[in-house]
Amino acid sequence: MLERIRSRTMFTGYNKKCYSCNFSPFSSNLRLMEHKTPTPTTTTTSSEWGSQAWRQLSRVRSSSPLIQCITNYVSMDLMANVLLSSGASPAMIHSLQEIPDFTPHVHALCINVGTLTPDWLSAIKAAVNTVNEMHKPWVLDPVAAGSSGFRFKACLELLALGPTVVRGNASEIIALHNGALDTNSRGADSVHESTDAVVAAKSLAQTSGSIVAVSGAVDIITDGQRVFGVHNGVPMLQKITATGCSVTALIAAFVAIDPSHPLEATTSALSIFGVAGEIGMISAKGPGSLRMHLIDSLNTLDEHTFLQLVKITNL
Ligand SMILES: Nc1ncnc2c1ncn2[C@@H]1O[C@H](COP(=O)(O)OP(=O)(O)O)[C@@H](O)[C@H]1O
Ligand SMILES: Cc1ncsc1CCOP(=O)(O)O
Ligand SMILES: [Mg+2]
Repeated sequence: MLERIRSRTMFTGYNKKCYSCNFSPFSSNLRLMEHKTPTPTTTTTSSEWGSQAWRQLSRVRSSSPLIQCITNYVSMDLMANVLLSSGASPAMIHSLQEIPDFTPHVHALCINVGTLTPDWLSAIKAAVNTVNEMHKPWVLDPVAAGSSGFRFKACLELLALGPTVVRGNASEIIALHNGALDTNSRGADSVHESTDAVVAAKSLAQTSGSIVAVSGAVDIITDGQRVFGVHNGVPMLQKITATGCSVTALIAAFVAIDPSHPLEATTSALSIFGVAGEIGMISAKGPGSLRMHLIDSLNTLDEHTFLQLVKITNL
């Protein structure tokens, strides 16, 4: 199985120098917009990207970043389990009253509008303002962004607050880019392929200053200039609710341990999740058991297996 899906590809654009810097995971002088700094172009192999992703997962496992998740009712369980099995500490704390005490201590914030209400939006904005003031990273999942005016306006307001990373499916990213409600919306599910959203993702990254990731058969990650593709995962991940929400939380954990390199951290998180899905699929009989095996795979994933399966390209 591993032999069948193993591959190696070449690509350009990764700034090797940045990654070799002596970064302290939880230093206080994090700069949210640091990915905008021009970087020299070097040639890097997919295996170097794989090694980078593995090092970042190892740092998540060893430093166990605290990730506050203000997410929807559907995803809380899977999201917390994905974070735990990856080595991070999840905290599903969303009350406005708790934010002044708790949010200053987190290493990253994961914001998800899946079951948004006006009360939750107030709490989300308070939490975002807190981490922004402290220059800590935060990640936005614009679930079903184009499905209603309230949700769409909220997503635009949150985008304006400068998320480090926005991760959505293709329909969500296209709706945000178009600046209009999606009349064909199927709620949380995408009606587009991720590759349909490359132009939208690049443009959204340029206008927002955020890293933009579009999940799908190929995960697309861009800072508005460089575009990378993660060719891992299995189609059945779409049949488990909250896998998208959960990979967004995993991105938050990776950005927490490497906030100066959100493009690389996002690519790494998506590749780790995708590979865990592929390994989980070997034992799964359907979506229910894939959910269980996905969590197990994240927990037990080893370097050798990961490096055999990871596939990241320059798009
Ligand atoms: N056709 C596919 N093949 C492989 N992996 C996929 C496919 N579709 C989605 N995934 C993976 O499933 C996870 C959730 O993505 P997606 O279903 O696009 O998000 P959402 O649930 O927000 O719509 C991601 O890790 C993505 O890479
Ligand atoms: C089905 C659903 N409805 C509101 S939030 C939610 C979960 C969406 O999760 P994901 O975007 O990861 O599929
Ligand atoms: Mg989603």
